[in-house]
Amino acid sequence: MNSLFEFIPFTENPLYENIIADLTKKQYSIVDGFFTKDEVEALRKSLSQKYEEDIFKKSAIGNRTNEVIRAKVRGDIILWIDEDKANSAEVLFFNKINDLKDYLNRTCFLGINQKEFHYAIYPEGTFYKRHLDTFQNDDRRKLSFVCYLNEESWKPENGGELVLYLEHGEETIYPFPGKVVIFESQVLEHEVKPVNTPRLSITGWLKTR
Ligand SMILES: O=C(O)CCC(=O)C(=O)O
Ligand SMILES: [Fe+2]
Repeated sequence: MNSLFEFIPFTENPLYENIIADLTKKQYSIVDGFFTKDEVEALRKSLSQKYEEDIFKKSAIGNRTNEVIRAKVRGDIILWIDEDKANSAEVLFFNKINDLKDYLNRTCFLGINQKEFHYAIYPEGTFYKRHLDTFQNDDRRKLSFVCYLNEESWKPENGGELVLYLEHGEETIYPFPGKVVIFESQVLEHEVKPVNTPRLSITGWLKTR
């Protein structure tokens, strides 16, 4: 019997191929301008609206951790995004994510069949200490995905760099708008350095069941 794949037209996507090559070689990939200026602006507006509605929550670092311990580890506030109730900006966001996910599944057989994404705001003075994204008892997380929604005027001095701890050295990444960072959740420890200006993003995970 023929494989089902043979009947689905397949066009190679150079951007996705680059991401795959990066992930294979160094377990992470950085894409400037993964989201356009307009997309970032729409998503930032959506984030601000929800922030005004006061529905963001303090992030967690596991079950039963107390507030003092939590604040020493991470200070961001988050809001999970429900794809079924996505607004127009979020629909565009998920279209791109799903396209990438389908491509990865077709070319790398990653078996990603779940995902979860949340908005994150790092208020002034907050950070996220060095960690592995699977520490929250979630070994189904395969790829971490961070997308920055900061203003166009974002400057390196604002802080909030993402530092990836690699086998040999570190990679420091500035959270410029539209940039996306993808890395292997089970392998790469990372940290968000203290911010001195509110820092906006969407973070998520592509998961296996
Ligand atoms: O915002 C970032 O650059 C990384 C966030 C992060 O590490 C996380 O939410 O687990
Ligand atoms: Fe993380």
